[in-house]
Amino acid sequence: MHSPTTDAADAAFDPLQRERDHLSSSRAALRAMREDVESLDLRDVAGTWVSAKVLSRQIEQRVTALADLAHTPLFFGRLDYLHAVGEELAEGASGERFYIGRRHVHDSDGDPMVIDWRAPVSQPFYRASRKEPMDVERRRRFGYTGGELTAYEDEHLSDPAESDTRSALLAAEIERPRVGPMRDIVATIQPEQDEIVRADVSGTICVQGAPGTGKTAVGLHRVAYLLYAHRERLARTGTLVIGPNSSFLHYIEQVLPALGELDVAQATVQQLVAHVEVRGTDGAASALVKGDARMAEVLRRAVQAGIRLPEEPCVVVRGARRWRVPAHELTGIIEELRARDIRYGAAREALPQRIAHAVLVKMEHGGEAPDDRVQDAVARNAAVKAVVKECWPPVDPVKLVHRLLSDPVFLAECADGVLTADEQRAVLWEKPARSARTAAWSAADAVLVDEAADLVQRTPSLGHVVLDEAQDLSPMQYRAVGRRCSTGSATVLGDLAQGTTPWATGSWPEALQHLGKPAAHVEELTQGFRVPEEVIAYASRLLPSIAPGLAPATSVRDAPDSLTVRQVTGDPVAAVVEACRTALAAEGSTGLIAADARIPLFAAALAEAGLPFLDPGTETTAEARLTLVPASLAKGLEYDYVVLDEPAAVVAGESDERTGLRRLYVALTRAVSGLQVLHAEPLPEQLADR
Ligand SMILES: Nc1ncnc2c1ncn2[C@@H]1O[C@H](COP(=O)(O)OP(=O)(O)OP(=O)(O)O)[C@@H](O)[C@H]1O
Repeated sequence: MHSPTTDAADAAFDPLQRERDHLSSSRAALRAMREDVESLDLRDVAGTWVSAKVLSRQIEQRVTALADLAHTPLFFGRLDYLHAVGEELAEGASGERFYIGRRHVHDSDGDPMVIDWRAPVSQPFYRASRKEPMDVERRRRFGYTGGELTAYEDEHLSDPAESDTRSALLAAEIERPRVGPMRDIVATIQPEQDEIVRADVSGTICVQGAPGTGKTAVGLHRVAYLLYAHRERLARTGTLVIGPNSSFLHYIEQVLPALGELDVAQATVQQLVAHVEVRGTDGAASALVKGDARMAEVLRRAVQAGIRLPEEPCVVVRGARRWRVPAHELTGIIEELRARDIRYGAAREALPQRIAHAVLVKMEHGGEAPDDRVQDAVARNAAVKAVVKECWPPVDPVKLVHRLLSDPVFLAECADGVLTADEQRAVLWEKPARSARTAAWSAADAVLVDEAADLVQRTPSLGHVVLDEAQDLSPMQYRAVGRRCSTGSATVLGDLAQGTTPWATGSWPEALQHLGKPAAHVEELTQGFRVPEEVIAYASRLLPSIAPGLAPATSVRDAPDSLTVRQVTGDPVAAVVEACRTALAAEGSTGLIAADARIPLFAAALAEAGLPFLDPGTETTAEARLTLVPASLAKGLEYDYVVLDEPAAVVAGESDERTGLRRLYVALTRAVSGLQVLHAEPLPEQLADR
């Protein structure tokens, strides 16, 4: 790696100085681009009040996107090609040397100074190798300290004499203390990650990856890439990132804006299906049945249960004449609609037109010549409306599910041959509420309402959905997510070993089937960027018990002494508080992870010890670096140092041992630099001797 030279006389020939000069001129060019946008006079271009509003919002966004963030370097790499790059690949830049950064910057002549990392010409920065240099002569990575360009590192990919070395800059990036929200990894995306990031938008990809292999990071960069490559289409159809809870969403919410993407929605599955207010909880047995894909069939039958076949004819009076559609003909129309693969609501809208059409045919036979307006009028006729009301009644999804979960006879009718008697009992509410409004809806119930709502009216599909921590979803939740990308694509991210719900998925092909994307590719990431080697090896001892088919992750870092496991003989709470104090002596964030039931104990002890702490939903800052994390909320998060209290209590906090060990696996894999495990009770046998 090269460091700055201090010899002023050499400055002109100093390559580092030349790079710094390019940085300053790129910054100036970016400033000019921003000033250009800011100085746009809307009065010249905006016709109406509305278009002025839309335009000014777009301008505001553009100005935000063009901000020069002090601590995010404008470019982080450079590619020197052996030959000039063709225009198509270079996207307007036809040269041999390109600076790669977060966004495109051009000078006053429109010549590019920095190329967006997502442009085709940037791709070799992530993919080129000695084996396949992709016409790259030199790849240069830049190192920054506090916004200053201070170092660079070169690889001459076409030089057979040079051998592979590990990138010191990548190592430094990974070691950088974790304070604040999650950061982007745009400067150091690895080849196997880049393949996922840039995979084609039309297909769904599923990524199985051990803790810290970059699944979340890859998913977020993939959205940013897709928005670049298919901006128009995705801006119209929309993109969404789904995470497990709001602490997690809060942790990741800055990554996309830092990459210049401000328009990506983020939500939990629960927020997606918020048709009812969730006030109740389910026991595991009941949640398991409610989350089972068979419930879709039960709901389909429930929605259709109100359909009646007419016993009377429909008689339409027009002027002096009466037109009669006999009951058997009405039955034929209704049965044909029921057999068709259309939504209940769409069929209900079609029914009056179908009856009217039957009337029209009779009119024609009777010598009249009715036109479309007559058909519409007949469809609105009271007699036709009465048939529709009687035979195809409106369905309110909330009321329907309320009835299904309250009325054993109705449930039995809809679940006959689908759910056993025991399963039906598990689904029924113990104390049914009188109305849908006062019911103690659970999270699983809300998903049932969503399914029913979709049976009545099609849920609009987005262009692309990223589903993180997917292993925890029930089949019914997969269906809820699947209908939100039914005509789009998805990126499904997860780790079977971290599944901690009673319905956690056992296999990706099965999950993808429920999602409605059975043809999706399953990729595996095994190189870990978070957890040091010693720690991941320790945690991986649990794998044979929690996910026997999975290979342990490797780690890009071998940090000696990153793991301490200590049996406490005195006061365990005091020992944990002391361990936090020790961890806080080092730079970066510290997470104290404990079984949920022990959190109040530590909240009190930390307060008494004068150690301020945060909830997992709150961002760490240089002043507040300690977070008290209930084990149930640790998923997806990371801290420089982790103090893990009493593994046995973490395991015991779950309903069965395998889920408990999985929860423990999650807790053991949150540390970047050091993990201290403190226990008074015996450790689970897999971790017992070191
Ligand atoms: N190519 C990379 N360069 C630098 N840092 C990386 C890279 N890939 C991942 N990381 C970092 O590794 C850490 C773990 O990444 P991430 O949270 O995306 O992993 P994950 O697979 O989602 O983990 P988990 O299964 O625990 O949720 C993050 O700090 C992320 O920024």
